Amino acid sequence: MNILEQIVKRKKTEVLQAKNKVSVNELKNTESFARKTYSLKKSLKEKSGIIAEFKRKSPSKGIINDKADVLEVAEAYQKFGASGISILTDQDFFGGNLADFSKVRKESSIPLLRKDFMIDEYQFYEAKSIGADVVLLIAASLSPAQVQEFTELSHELGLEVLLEIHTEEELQHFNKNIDLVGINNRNLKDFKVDLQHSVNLKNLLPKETLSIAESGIYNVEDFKFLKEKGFDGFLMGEYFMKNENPGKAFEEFTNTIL
Ligand SMILES: O=P(O)(O)OC[C@@H](O)[C@@H](O)c1c[nH]c2ccccc12
Repeated sequence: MNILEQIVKRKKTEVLQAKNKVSVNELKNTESFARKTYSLKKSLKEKSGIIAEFKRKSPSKGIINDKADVLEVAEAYQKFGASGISILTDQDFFGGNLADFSKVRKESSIPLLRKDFMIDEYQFYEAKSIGADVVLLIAASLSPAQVQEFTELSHELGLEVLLEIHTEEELQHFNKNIDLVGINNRNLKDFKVDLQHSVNLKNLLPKETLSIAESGIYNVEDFKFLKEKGFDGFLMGEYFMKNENPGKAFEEFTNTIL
């Protein structure tokens, strides 16, 4: 089993447990469920284009930062011009949790991406209830029909959809209702990063599609290269999180790209 398959397997158990604890009706009664969401599509154009991520650990890197405070980091990301914040909610593999997300929601007024492995309708209601604006759909772990279904449900809930692809075959998961396409520079099966591969894949998308370069952006050159190639957004985590003060690292990075 590759890592993605292991994560999805574990996720199925987790979702079952969550359903037994909190019903969809209860999720619908939360305060955040009624809020009007922010648009990441809009915010990408108005700000730096960077979606800055909060991530404590990952299967490819192990522990990245287990000390940073999620609220402090999120505040700095917003203050210094992030278009959005991505917050991992997967616990076992990425060290995140739902409470992190809800806390940040209360203090932020920019789009928040719930970063998790979405495999069940329930998780979309959950995402709305913790205050998400955008959800991630990973093509490698879903069928095109599921992507379509989950996109419709997300839109009913007022959530935007970021579809993550990595291979040419996964373009089949794309449909015109999808809000944003993320191209993962990192292969989730062997963790290799290849920016040129992403550029090639991006060029196969319809021109008007908003595209986000994800992962492995480790310096200003990488960023500038991808921007020049026409990406509309840049999802960056480790580069900031590996510092003791990720918010400061973000501030410094934005100063160098302006
Ligand atoms: O930390 P990086 O290399 O900057 O990458 C951020 C983000 O793209 C990465 O965390 C990610 C991309 N796709 C995912 C899917 C699930 C979990 C995590 C991810």
